[in-house]
Amino acid sequence: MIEVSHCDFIYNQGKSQVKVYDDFNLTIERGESLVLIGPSGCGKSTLLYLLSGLLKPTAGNIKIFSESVKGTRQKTAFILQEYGLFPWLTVEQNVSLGLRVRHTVKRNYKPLVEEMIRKMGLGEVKHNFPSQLSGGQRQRVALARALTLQPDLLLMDEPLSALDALTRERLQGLLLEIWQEQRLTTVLVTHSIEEAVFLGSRILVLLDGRPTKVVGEISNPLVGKPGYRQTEEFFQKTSYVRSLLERGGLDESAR
Ligand SMILES: Nc1ncnc2c1ncn2[C@@H]1O[C@H](COP(=O)(O)OP(=O)(O)OP(=O)(O)O)[C@@H](O)[C@H]1O
Repeated sequence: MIEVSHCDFIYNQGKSQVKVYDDFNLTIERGESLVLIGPSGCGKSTLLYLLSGLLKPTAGNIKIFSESVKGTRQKTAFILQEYGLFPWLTVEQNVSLGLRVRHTVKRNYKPLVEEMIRKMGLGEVKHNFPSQLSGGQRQRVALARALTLQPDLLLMDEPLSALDALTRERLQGLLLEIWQEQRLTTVLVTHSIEEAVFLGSRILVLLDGRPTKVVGEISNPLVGKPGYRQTEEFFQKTSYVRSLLERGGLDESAR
């Protein structure tokens, strides 16, 4: 289980301060696919950074599978908004980078890299550089690199936002497959309501209240079922998330 307990988080901006979280609490079960959705600036990325250990809560505590987060951890993979690929490395080198950086892997890591490249359908472009790839291919490289590290927690910040609709749907399918196959715990940030309902076993709707507020928590047990996108349940969940986001935009007196 992942536990965010009584967390405050403040960004210091010169003399002013931005309090993003105040006494924030959240638990995520192992194997859950949690999606965070909410208006721009409401604190979604900040929460991912806190979970990754790249940012430290100003107060409170975060535990990942019973261990307090003291910094980055090996089993947490984080896919950033801009893919985080190195432009001077080929696809193959980018995918194997994490393994090479972590000296923990003494054995030959090439077969694992090869397998991941094949799984992500990148075989034909493995000697290309990121600038020679489409957005969808870049995203698959970022995923392949994250997954070669065999994480138990995968954090993703709007991983599919730059893609065209069909590529995006294909990669949503791929993410779902990975999540189901590996029973990974994932936390994904998106601005797309459909994507949230398609990928989240639970959806957290956040609102920029300074500090951030949770305005809805929706469990979505049918996620991953074949044909889910075409069901009445899917339609109802997307409508509900939309209504929460819309209501969030009104002030209290208008509710
Ligand atoms: N380094 C920083 N210094 C000061 N304030 C920051 C910093 N990073 C983010 N903020 C502020 O903290 C708040 C939360 O930002 P965050 O990036 O977590 O929001 P978000 O929900 O992920 O937004 P988006 O959907 O646009 O990516 C925003 O008001 C933002 O302006």
